[in-house]
Amino acid sequence: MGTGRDPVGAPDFTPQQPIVMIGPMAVGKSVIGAELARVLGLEFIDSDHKIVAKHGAIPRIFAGRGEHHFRQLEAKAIADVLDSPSPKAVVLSLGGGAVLDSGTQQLLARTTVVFLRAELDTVRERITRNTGRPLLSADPVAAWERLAAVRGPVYARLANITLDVANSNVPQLVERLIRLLAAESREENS
Ligand SMILES: Nc1ncnc2c1ncn2[C@@H]1O[C@H](COP(=O)(O)OP(=O)(O)O)[C@@H](O)[C@H]1O
Ligand SMILES: O=C(O)C1=C[C@@H](OP(=O)(O)O)[C@@H](O)[C@H](O)C1
Ligand SMILES: [Mg+2]
Repeated sequence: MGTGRDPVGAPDFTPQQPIVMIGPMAVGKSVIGAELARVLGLEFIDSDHKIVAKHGAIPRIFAGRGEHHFRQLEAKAIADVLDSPSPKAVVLSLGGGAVLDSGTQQLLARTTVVFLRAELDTVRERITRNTGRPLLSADPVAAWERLAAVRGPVYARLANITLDVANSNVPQLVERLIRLLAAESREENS
């Protein structure tokens, strides 16, 4: 068995390009991306973590400089990882709104894009506590539904792989995702 591939019976899969997690807030992009990277033995990068490390907490950025400024920091954090002739095979988790940037959309063309899809019921409990997401601060359920509906077609259009995250824990989702990634990479190479 190869090192770093611990789900029982998981296919031996070595990604050749970045794997990028997209989808609405609280579907699990950050935790599933981190676990996927750990299992595959890849570097994990989260665009929000990069922004926070350099510029401080997201609610403070929104309050002090506005959403537009946050989007500029976000596009830059993502370009730093992906804007290269042959970007490194890492796992990159984006914030839910990052895919609205046209430059980011173009950079995703050279990556494998994983859309984590969920209905409101799966995330309801996760978004109704205070989670530090400024766009969910007023009426989290209504705001989540509205943003998920508006952004849904963009996620679907950009996705190479769509994974429904309902009713499964993180290790189960990662195991399923590795099978999908391996199948996708076999198709690409055939
Ligand atoms: N499949 C899952 N089962 C249980 N809890 C989950 C699952 N996926 C994510 N979570 C939890 O939901 C919350 C949001 O996950 P997170 O990865 O931050 O989402 P995102 O990055 O998409 O906003 C976290 O507390 C995380 O531990
Ligand atoms: O959907 C959005 O616009 C946002 C999602 C957040 O990331 P997660 O999707 O990881 O929660 C974070 O980038 C910010 O609060 C804005
Ligand atoms: Mg996240």
